[in-house]
Amino acid sequence: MNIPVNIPMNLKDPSVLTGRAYYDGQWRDGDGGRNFEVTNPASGKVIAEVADCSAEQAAAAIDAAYAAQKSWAGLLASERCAMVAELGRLMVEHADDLGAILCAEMGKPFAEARGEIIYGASFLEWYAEEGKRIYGDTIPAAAKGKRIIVLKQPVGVVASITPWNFPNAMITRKIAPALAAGCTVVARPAKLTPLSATAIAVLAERAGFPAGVFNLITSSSASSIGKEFCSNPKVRKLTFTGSTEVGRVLMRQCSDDIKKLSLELGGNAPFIVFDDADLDAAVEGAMGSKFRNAGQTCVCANRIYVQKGVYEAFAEKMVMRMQSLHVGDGFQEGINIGPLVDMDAVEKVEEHVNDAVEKGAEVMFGGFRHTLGGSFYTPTLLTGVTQAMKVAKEETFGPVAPLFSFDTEEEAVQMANDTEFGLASYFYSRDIGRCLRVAEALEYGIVGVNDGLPSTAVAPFGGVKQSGLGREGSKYGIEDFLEVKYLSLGGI
Ligand SMILES: NC(=O)C1=CN([C@@H]2O[C@H](COP(=O)(O)OP(=O)(O)OC[C@H]3O[C@@H](n4cnc5c(N)ncnc54)[C@H](OP(=O)(O)O)[C@@H]3O)[C@@H](O)[C@H]2O)C=CC1
Ligand SMILES: O=C(O)[C@H](O)CS(=O)(=O)O
Repeated sequence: MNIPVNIPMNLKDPSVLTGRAYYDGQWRDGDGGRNFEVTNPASGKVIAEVADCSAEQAAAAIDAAYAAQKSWAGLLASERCAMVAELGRLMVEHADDLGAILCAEMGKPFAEARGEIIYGASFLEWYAEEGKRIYGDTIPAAAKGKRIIVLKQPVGVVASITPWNFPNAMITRKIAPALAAGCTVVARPAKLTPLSATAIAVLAERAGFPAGVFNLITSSSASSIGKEFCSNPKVRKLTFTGSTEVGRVLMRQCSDDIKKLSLELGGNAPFIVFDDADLDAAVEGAMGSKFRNAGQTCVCANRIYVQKGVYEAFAEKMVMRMQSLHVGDGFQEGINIGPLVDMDAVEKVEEHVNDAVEKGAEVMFGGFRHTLGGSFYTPTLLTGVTQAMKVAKEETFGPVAPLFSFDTEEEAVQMANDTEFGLASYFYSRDIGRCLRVAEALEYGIVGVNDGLPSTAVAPFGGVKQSGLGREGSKYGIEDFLEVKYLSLGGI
């Protein structure tokens, strides 16, 4: 491995790792030997120096992907999928080391980081099978002497841009269907979390992917690499996961040559608790959805709406459960809330809490930076929250649970839909009629019905409105990496 297989678990005096880029089957330094630093959010210590690639190097990686794509697509699906499966197997085999690397660069508590590795591998396992079932059609012709055959062929070279909050799974959720379908990939991870991506490249090389099939560009300059990805005509598809504002920039940049796009963008998930809900189940669902990754996921419950008859009971149960949230360094036993990724994240959380309190909300739990300092923030419960507060309109991306109250089902659905986002939503009820009415009325790509943790490789993850385009996971996720072509055969 180009980065040590095992990271010093205590990170107290890390030997600075070296991360390099990987394209055309070679490990590469940044242009001119330039590197950028990676720090551990818990300690603030530099843990790695990583190749800082230029746009020219991104172009070279795209050339390599383009040169390799036709032969990669020409393999049998079973041959491609065997390598996709092997990468998934290697990830599971190295889950402890990969989890440590992820915890070290992003701060996610080790157990949760290791869980992400298993989740990331599940996409490779899933598409190692789906890739063998890319079926076409025959269609009864509309004229005598003709036949119609529908083919599905890989899009070609795919560029991938991913965020820091799931630095393993957001990459595999893209490269698994792309590679299985016969595309080749150039991937750029976030500058905060390049090490997990580097480890994927190391294991991809071990899994036997030919040179140029999977390429990794590490860089501190998102925009210059992004512009190359968006403007280079050899790239036929851009797949992006991140904020809506950046997704909008990339969509504009890809419009010149009409690239195919998949956009997994921001969210503002409502979590509705009706008075007929199993309250204990609703509390467990809210805890899982809200505090996973310290609230730094695009599908976290961002607004919690509780019907008036159960509001006090729900709030009290939440306070009780939040006692079990322990903040600290993710490498320490028993820690389930790690540091936020950086100080910008802390400032945004603080802005939302202060705004809510200034407008009349009350703090029932937490509400301040943790005594550990740095980017640690105390899990927080707010009551008396209203739609006029920032937490109602913006994604907090931190461990803050704002409780809103409502009277009627119609009011809850109206408030839940009152956003430009449409990724994930949740509600708890034991009334089957209500469950069907509310599930159909919510304007979201994902609806958790009595389920706070719906994410899985077997389902089509994605949003509507300004939460994005396309789906990742499930049988639907591979379609985004295929072109549909039909043959019209005459003279028969
Ligand atoms: N729908 C989904 O599945 C997910 C959505 N998100 C959303 O992303 C946000 C948080 O993640 P965050 O990483 O901060 O999001 P950003 O959109 O800031 O960054 C996402 C990725 O895009 C890169 N990037 C930023 N600006 C540009 C640019 N101009 N051109 C090309 N690439 C660029 C970033 O690079 P760098 O970091 O190096 O600057 C990063 O790799 C939240 O809004 C969250 O909801 C996050 C995860 C999943
Ligand atoms: O980055 C994210 O927020 C992920 O999409 C969350 S999930 O896929 O793990 O639910």
